[in-house]
Amino acid sequence: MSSEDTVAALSTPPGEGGIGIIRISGPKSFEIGKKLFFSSREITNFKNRKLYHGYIFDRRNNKTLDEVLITFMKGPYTYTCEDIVEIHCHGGMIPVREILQLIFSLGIRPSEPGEFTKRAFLNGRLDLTQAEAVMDLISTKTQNLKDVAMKQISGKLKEEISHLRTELITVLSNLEAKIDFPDEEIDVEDMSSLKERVSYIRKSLYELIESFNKGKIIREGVKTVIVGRPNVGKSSLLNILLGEERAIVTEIPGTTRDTLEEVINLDGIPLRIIDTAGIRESTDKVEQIGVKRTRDSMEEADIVLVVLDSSQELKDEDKKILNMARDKPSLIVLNKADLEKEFHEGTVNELAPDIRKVKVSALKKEGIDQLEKYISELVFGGEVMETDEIVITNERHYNSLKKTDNVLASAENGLEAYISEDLVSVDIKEGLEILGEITGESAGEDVIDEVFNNFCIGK
Ligand SMILES: Nc1nc2c(c(=O)[nH]1)N(C=O)[C@@H](CNc1ccc(C(=O)N[C@@H](CCC(=O)O)C(=O)O)cc1)CN2
Ligand SMILES: Nc1nc2c(ncn2[C@@H]2O[C@H](COP(=O)(O)OP(=O)(O)OP(=O)(O)O)[C@@H](O)[C@H]2O)c(=O)[nH]1
Ligand SMILES: [K+]
Repeated sequence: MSSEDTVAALSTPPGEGGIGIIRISGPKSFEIGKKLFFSSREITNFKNRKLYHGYIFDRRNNKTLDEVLITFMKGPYTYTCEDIVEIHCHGGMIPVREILQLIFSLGIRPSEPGEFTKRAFLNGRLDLTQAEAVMDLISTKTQNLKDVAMKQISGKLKEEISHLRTELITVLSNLEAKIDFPDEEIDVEDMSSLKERVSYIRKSLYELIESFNKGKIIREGVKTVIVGRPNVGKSSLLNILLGEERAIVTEIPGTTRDTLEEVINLDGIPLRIIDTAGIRESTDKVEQIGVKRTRDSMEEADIVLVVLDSSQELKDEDKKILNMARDKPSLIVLNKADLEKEFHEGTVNELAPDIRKVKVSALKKEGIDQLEKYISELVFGGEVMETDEIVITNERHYNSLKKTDNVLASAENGLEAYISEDLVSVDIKEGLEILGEITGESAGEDVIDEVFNNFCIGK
């Protein structure tokens, strides 16, 4: 791909829509735009970013293709940093296709997926973290990931990485001064103060790395299983959690194609509910199998909702399930709270003293808000998202941060042990390099392609 050429694509979703926006970016875009467009009034000079009304006209067969609005945006102050023309046409398959074909007939090529944003990156307007956030912003189905993406687009993560790199460069230049002028009286920091600096950098790295626990949940969701012996109300509870008022999220990246998995959006957290509906055998003989299956599904889970029927005595099977849940982040859902209680809460407290209990009635839809609040707290440990907090949600960033921390651990040891400046500076340089892969400053073509290949056409 070269930015010498001019590209075009539909930037709105294909199909039937109020309007469709075709973007043309590159040096020939203005020339092409002017060739296609016929204004409804006399225009001597198109003003920058003004929206003009008129028609797209195909000179090859003297046909008016569509009535449109058009705008000319002069680079470098545009999305791609290049000259851009946007044609706002009618959003139907045929008008869009006709106009695009006309554009392509004039020597413009279709843009690759993500190419507009890739051009913005190559021209230095966005770094990789910002470009990746644009992708998240478009593709996410949950509020939390969208909020993180907006922060990232604004450059929060980019700035943090750049800050850490600056710190590393300070350490490196001190080491290099020591290497270059070993015998001279120069003003360089001693090894222990450099070690302090590296420790400080690692502290910041640690926070970023830790934030991925949350970030992974924000992106991929939490595997949740609802367990309990037959008839306690698992299906009823699932149905309520799936309630129509909540958007059902599908196609979360990384979601295994498990047909029994449903994803619901709970306060911006995707809960991937693994339905244990399979554990529905009810004869005595298969109770054993039921317990085993429950154990298996629990193993996969990030969190467990144990449902008990509080209108009945606690049964052996309940106790077994409770026992298994002790090793997992869990909640105990005391269902059927609308019925007369036959149930010994004290026993539950003894069996599972550390697990929070919540009384609900799946039938009467009572206690569900409380349950949802507890689920959020269980998932995020009661933390709320701070507005200025940086959350790493991207596995690529996470892996690079971990690698950086590894080499800096080695640098820190080296500084501690007063080993040669040379060896330490090799680590520091490597750290700089890896951090640069996150922002793209030192990312190879393969990394860059990998990032943009996931984009959609027209972005
Ligand atoms: N019609 C339309 N709507 C759109 C976009 C677009 O390209 N076209 N966007 C894109 O997909 C998004 C908006 N993002 C944009 C980001 C930067 C610039 C831009 O021109 N930036 C320049 C100048 C900023 C300024 O005026 O100060 C720059 O950063 O240099 C434009 C759009 C969403 N809406
Ligand atoms: N009174 C009352 N009945 C409930 C409540 N929740 C569920 N039930 C009833 O309990 C019965 C079993 O509910 P389900 O949701 O099918 O229970 P389950 O745990 O999925 O059952 P299995 O599929 O057999 O494992 C149904 O008749 C429900 O209507 C509740 O909160 N109160
Ligand atoms: K059921």
